[in-house]
Amino acid sequence: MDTSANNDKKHKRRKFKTKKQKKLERVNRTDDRDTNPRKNYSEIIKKNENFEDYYRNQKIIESDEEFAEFLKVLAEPLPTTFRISSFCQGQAQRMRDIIQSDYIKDFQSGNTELIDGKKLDISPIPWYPNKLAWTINLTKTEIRKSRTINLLHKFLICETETGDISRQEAVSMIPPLLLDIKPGQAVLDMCAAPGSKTAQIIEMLHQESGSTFISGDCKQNDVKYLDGLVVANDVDNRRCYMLAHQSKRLSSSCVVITNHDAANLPNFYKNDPVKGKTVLKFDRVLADVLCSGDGTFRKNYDVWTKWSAGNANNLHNIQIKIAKRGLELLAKDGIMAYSTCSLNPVENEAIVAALLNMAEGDLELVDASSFLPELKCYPGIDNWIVMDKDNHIVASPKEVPEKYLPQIRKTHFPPSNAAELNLKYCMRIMPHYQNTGGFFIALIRKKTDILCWEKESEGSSEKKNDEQQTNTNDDDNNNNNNNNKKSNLDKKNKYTGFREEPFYFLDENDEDWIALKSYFKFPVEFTANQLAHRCVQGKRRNIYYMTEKAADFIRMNKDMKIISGGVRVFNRTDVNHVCPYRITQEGIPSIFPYFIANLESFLPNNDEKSFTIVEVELDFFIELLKRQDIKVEQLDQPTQTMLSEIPSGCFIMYVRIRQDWNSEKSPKFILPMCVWRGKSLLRAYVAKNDRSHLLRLCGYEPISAETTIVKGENKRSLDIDDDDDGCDNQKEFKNDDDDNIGMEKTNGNNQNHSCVEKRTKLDCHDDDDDGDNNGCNNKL
Ligand SMILES: C[S@@+](CC[C@H](N)C(=O)[O-])C[C@H]1O[C@@H](n2cnc3c(N)ncnc32)[C@H](O)[C@@H]1O
Repeated sequence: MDTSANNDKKHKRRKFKTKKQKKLERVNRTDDRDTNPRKNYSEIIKKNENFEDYYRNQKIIESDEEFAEFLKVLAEPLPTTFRISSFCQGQAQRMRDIIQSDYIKDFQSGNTELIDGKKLDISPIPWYPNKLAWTINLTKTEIRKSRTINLLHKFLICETETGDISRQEAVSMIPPLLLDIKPGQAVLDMCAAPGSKTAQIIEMLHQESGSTFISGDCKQNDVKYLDGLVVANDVDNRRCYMLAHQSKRLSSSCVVITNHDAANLPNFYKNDPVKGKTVLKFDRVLADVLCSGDGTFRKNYDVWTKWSAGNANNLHNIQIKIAKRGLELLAKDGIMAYSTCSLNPVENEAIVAALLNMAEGDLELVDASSFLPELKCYPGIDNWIVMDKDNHIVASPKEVPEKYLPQIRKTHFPPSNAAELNLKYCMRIMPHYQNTGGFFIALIRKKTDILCWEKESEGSSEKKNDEQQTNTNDDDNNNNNNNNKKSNLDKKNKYTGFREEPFYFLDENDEDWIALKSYFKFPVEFTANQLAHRCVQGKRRNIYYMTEKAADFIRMNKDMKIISGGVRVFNRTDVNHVCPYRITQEGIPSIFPYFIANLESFLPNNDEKSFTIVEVELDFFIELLKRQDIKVEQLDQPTQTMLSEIPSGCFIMYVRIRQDWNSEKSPKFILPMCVWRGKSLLRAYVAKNDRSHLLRLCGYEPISAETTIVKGENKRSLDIDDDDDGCDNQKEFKNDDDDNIGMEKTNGNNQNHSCVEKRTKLDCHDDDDDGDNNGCNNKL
């Protein structure tokens, strides 16, 4: 072998070894942190002289007493907060009532036990609308340990898994609320993982179509079909799968998850009915950027030791780039929220001021102070000081020490016109105000179609068709790398951690579509081009549904790295049946509005082998949920007769539930479930936690159903859903779902049977096999 080839090989081996070593080191570091995350908690000294010095100098808090209070609260652990999902207002109201009446009534009425010397306090977050977000004055660990709120804990875990509760830090709930997202809008979430704000955005887009479930008596014209789009993006491929988990939990057809560097997002396209292919601009953009995270001291205790003024200085440039690109992708009159979980003006007001000045009047700050009247916050500041990594004040751009020149730029400093920029409209959430983390938000409105800097670099937006995968922490000048280098990078990055199959859309002639259309009797509004699969060869297992906007986005932006999109609505059945697919429970919220105006045409009819929808008595609905499987022969005669008219295969069974359980006159909402009718068996095709959720809404408390949940996999999901600022505490995530990620897997119908305990209101027959009236089927 020639020596140069030998050297080459050696070199490669050496390179590989170094990489391997580096990886090992990284894994060891991560392992240490992950397996022992709390080992040093009590030892951590929650004090950092540089931090104190830095913020004293900023004079954001003027009085010494208040500053002392600020430091005191920062050193206290963060309360636990959660949010009730508001897809369907009826369900949200029921959930809130269940929490109040079944889980916290005792604590609220003064029977509060002391936990580790603390008086238990569970209360609604005052500024969150409709009491749909709550705070518990205990940490996650205290909640886990506490026997007093054991039931509430299990409830939270179960409902988090079903997507009906989201554990989310209070301050993190603010940006989507201020963005005031309306159904039908297109929203870009630039740095979205792990996705707590994305979840809120999704819920806001769903609100109208969710209301369809409320009356259940609507006419065709009243039906609100869901449209709207959330592009949830993150640069970190692994964290994109956290996002995928989040969106699967929420069963939403309007989400597309992309894996790109937000600072260099390419232009997106849409198919305009008149103009054809046009650039897609978003109605709302959320730039919840990476940051130094000193607002998270109360939960990320390692930030105390790692804090340095240099961290924020280093992030300033990438934060500007991401926000700038976000504004370019925003539509005229659209609003972008720029937010960080940092209190540092260099990452906050300095960024906003730089953007406003760059835009030369094309942007304006929105005064959102009245949007959430109960929310207490500081106004943004228009004067701040810059310090270098060694905590030395740098008085002006001219005085930046040479070694910090690449790090500290002119935009780090307050501009001379700072007082004219209305920076007071920015919102600083201070931890000691309402017992939260620290946070910063600015709402920026775009007044023109194209921003002045885009006009200057003529055609620059068009040039961004191809993503520029440059090192985003680099100096601006580095963006002008030579083309060869860039195209190599493009190729390399294109495949790093990205192995997803593209989506293939159905069309009118597709044989699966023909079968689906004839079996499910879809109205004209339901079209083939919103259905897609990801199967290159062989039989498709899953078919996904997307809103028009989401489907259009995927079709028109084929070069994007798309991790997942839409919701799985049909799953291939292995039985020989007139329609090869069954509807999925998670698909029902998307599909049901297409049936709702015409429910009577789906009534059981033995002559027609087509899809059936039946309203049933609450008792029967509950019984099936409790047992999951019921032998038809065990049912009473009228029910058997009704079932005999339903063809074998899947159908939807639904009940109408009062929003207010205690009021006969309360409006009702529809609660549908997917059921399989076999020859002799009836089966609820609903996963375990979803069954618990449905039972709760029906007035049953499935207590023992959750006793096993803290063990095993489901515990993981609670951790994932917990708010994560993404600053330094990335969590391990293994995607084992059969969602629309990657090559399709067979659908493991993972429905472990569980016992349910009858707790309230309903009179139910004891006709299950074990005869003990607890709905526990020992056979499974
Ligand atoms: C503060 S976290 C976002 C939290 C998220 N918005 C939420 O509410 O769950 C910041 C995220 O930005 C991502 N990120 C960092 N640099 C990025 C970049 N250049 N482009 C896109 N995402 C980036 C990180 O991976 C991290 O997930």
